[in-house]
Amino acid sequence: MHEMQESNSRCSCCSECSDKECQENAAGVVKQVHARLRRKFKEADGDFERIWSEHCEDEDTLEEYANAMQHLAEEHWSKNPDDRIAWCYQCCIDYFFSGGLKCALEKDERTKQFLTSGGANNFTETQCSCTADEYAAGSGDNLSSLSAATALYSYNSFKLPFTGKVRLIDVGSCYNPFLKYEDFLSIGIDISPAVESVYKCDFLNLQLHPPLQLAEDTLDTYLKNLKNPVDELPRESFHVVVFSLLLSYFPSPYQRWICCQKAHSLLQMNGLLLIITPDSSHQNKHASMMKSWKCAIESMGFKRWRYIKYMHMHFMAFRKVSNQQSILMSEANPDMMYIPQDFHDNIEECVFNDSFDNQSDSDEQSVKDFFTELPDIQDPCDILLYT
Ligand SMILES: C[S@@+](CC[C@H](N)C(=O)[O-])C[C@H]1O[C@@H](n2cnc3c(N)ncnc32)[C@H](O)[C@@H]1O
Repeated sequence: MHEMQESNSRCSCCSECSDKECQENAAGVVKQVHARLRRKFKEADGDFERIWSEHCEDEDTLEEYANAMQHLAEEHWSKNPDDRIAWCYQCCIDYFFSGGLKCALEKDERTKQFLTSGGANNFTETQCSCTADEYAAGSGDNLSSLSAATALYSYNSFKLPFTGKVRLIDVGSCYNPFLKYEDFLSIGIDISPAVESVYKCDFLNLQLHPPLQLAEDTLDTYLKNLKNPVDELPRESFHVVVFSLLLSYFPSPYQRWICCQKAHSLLQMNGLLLIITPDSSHQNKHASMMKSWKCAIESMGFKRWRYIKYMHMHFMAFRKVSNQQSILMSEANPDMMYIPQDFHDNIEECVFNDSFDNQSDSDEQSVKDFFTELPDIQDPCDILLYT
């Protein structure tokens, strides 16, 4: 795919192709692949497996898609206001290293006490009294005393305070954007990797094995030595699973549902599932869709920890809170993982059109605000809810 010249107005591959045209071409490739796959599913008359395996075998199309997606992300979205990779990174730091998980566990404990002690009368808001600043910084008297208390806890195989690297699997990684973070042991998988460091793997058909009974560093070594392609992985091996722009790639709600269930199996208890999904409309327009996803995903044994809608995307973090499906499961079903494109053929995927390099000063300010502003919350353990 085209490399950009310094002027940023022309691609280096040809003198006729402008920056804008180059982006439009790449976006066109991506949107066409999505649209074609959706159309084939609609015409498939139920034979979804055949359509999916034909799609995975179409190497030329997948390679073209991988190059286009990498190009869009690395060249045209470099000042992306909804910087999904930075958001995921910050989420993990807040959760594992700056008190997020600890606060969530304290909150669970208070809820349990509240439920067993039989009433709202005994429950006050004073128990989690760290401020938002202390929470974000991982400091403050309240947090250090909480830290001492939680240092004794062991949750499955990871303990607080968290040490070592965060084991993260990026599903649909394409160009391995998390590799640059030293805090992570990052495994990227994709049906069509754009770079060598990403393993070839179809997550929908990934086989799951019983969990390995290994020490943390031995598990790290095991994951660092995976063989390419990856066809199988042990359950409960990861602290974080990332689905960045993955779920909307799939033409059916059932595939999105299966992916979330697999993520649940791969995560250790208290691990995080991070989901970023595109939506350029006003934040309330698809609020009911996001509610539906929340309900479906929580039914699998997750609890939503953080949520924000920004200009082009929804960002969600779910914490694995149970090995079992919740009682809600009886009411949840795969259709709840719907997206607007499931019902309407002509919906524009605007996120692939917009040039984030040409944003105005006020857009740039919103980008900064996105990473620096916390909502005015009393309890910093609460999820960020902007809708
Ligand atoms: C829209 S791209 C997103 C790329 C990257 N995660 C990002 O945020 O820029 C979706 C990616 O998911 C990959 N993908 C789709 N289905 C997959 C599957 N079943 N298993 C693994 N990767 C898959 C595609 O090949 C593609 O690279």
